[in-house]
Amino acid sequence: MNQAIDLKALWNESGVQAVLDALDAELVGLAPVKRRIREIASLLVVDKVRREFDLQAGTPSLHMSFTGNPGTGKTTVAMRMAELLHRLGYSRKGHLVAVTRDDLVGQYIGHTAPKTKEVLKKAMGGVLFVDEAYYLYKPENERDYGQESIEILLQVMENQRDDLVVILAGYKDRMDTFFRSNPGMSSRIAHHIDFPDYRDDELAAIGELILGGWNYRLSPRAREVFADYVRLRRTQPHFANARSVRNALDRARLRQAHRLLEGGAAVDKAALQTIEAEDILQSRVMAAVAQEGGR
Ligand SMILES: Nc1ncnc2c1ncn2[C@@H]1O[C@H](COP(=O)(O)OP(=O)(O)OP(=O)(O)O)[C@@H](O)[C@H]1O
Repeated sequence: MNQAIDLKALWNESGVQAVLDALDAELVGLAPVKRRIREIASLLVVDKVRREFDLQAGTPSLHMSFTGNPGTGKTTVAMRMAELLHRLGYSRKGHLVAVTRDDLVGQYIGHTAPKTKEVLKKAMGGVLFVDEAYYLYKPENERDYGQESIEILLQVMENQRDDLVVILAGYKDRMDTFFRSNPGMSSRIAHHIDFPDYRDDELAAIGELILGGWNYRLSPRAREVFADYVRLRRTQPHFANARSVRNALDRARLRQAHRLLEGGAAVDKAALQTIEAEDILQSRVMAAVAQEGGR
């Protein structure tokens, strides 16, 4: 083949742009992550065209690591990645199988290989997402069965990379240690993508996005209170970025319902949609501050 190919047209036809647009609309911030995903998509589109020109380079290596704190969007991006690979013909099914150590490693001798293979069978043709992947490797225990699972994963990542993409996810520092101790794994990962913590304004915007998706909105005063909430929540234990925001709003929704019912008055559409400041102020996070302020 020798005629020129319109890459942009191909890009548009492939439906990749739709996935990237969805990623943009669904996720606030994460500009560097979105840029990397776009780059990977470009590579795959160009790779497809190169094949049409007989410029073989082997299937690009697509195994990835997603590092970042909890609730920074790793699972959500992995799902979009699976969809993207499917649209571009790099994944037969485009599904995502999310697992942790317990799904891969058995408790007794002889249980790990069948468990890991069962998971791999389910994930074939799609993406295997291993959350907190470093728990697979426990150097303090010489006979830990995790090692067996790692070896099977490594084999499949090498030999069946046309039919399975593996994404290893977890905290950055622990993942770095894991890769240092498992150079075989590290060398099979082509793309390392880091998910930064969200800033306060991003978390507030994430909150509004989540609420909008549920057909709720914050009253102007609630918006101010929610900004305070986000700032405080970050300093408290078990903070999990966007997940903490989602959970907080789930509870605000509960309090709003309770308030509306207790109020006893008839409710209109606006009242049903609106989260008021008091629905957030009653949170434990805010109560702790109120107490401190009173001391
Ligand atoms: N940038 C964002 N904009 C809007 N919503 C977000 C964003 N990041 C995460 N979320 C939402 O927060 C929740 C947690 O995100 P997700 O599960 O993708 O995070 P994670 O990094 O995989 O966390 P974990 O590793 O703890 O499972 C999801 O409901 C997701 O939709």
